[in-house]
Amino acid sequence: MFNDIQEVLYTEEQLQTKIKELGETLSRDYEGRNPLVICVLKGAFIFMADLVKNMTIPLELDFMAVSSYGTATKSSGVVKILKDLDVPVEGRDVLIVEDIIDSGLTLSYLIDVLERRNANSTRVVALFDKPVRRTVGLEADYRGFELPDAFVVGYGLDYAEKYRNLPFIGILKPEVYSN
Ligand SMILES: O=P(O)(O)OC[C@H]1O[C@H](OP(=O)(O)OP(=O)(O)O)[C@H](O)[C@@H]1O
Ligand code: HPA
Ligand SMILES: [Mg+2]
Repeated sequence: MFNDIQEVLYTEEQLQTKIKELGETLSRDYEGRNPLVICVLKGAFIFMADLVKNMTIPLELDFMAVSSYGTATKSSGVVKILKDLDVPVEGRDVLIVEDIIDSGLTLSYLIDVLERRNANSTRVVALFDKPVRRTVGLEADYRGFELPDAFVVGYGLDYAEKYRNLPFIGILKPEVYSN
């Protein structure tokens, strides 16, 4: 598994330091608002767990599973909801937790769905961002790291469902997916 990584971009320690900072900022910004923190499965599962451990205010969690990449390294353009939320978002201050914003298609779809359900506010925290790949205009309200234009894996992110359990984020060797 480690042999398939071309370059480690951020170590486990660097990720944890940034997530602590994000948790402190979000705790200040959402003080007294009991936010509904939504994990976008599967990619965001590790980030979500580490982030909420660094949030020191009352909050509620829910999970939504969406997928558009499958076994490809480019978005299919079709975002499918595989599991919907358990609770209504009407009137809630919603914080969407994403691992990565790449084309932006997943998030623009999700924000649209949640706003149509009349959330009071909808904001996004994304650990990773690849701004050069964007096909829809959209920015995270809170963001960890900007990434280069390369397919990355680890810390929740997969290629064909593998590598999610790497504790760091790294560039996958192109020969792994090009043959
Ligand atoms: O900005 P985009 O181009 O839409 O890419 C970002 C989305 O793609 C990945 O999900 P994926 O569809 O691979 O599902 P997964 O989280 O189960 O891996 C990732 O976890 C984001 O949710
Ligand atoms: N790696 C894994 N999953 C992804 C990526 C990536 O670079 N971009 C969007 N989903
Ligand atoms: Mg994926």
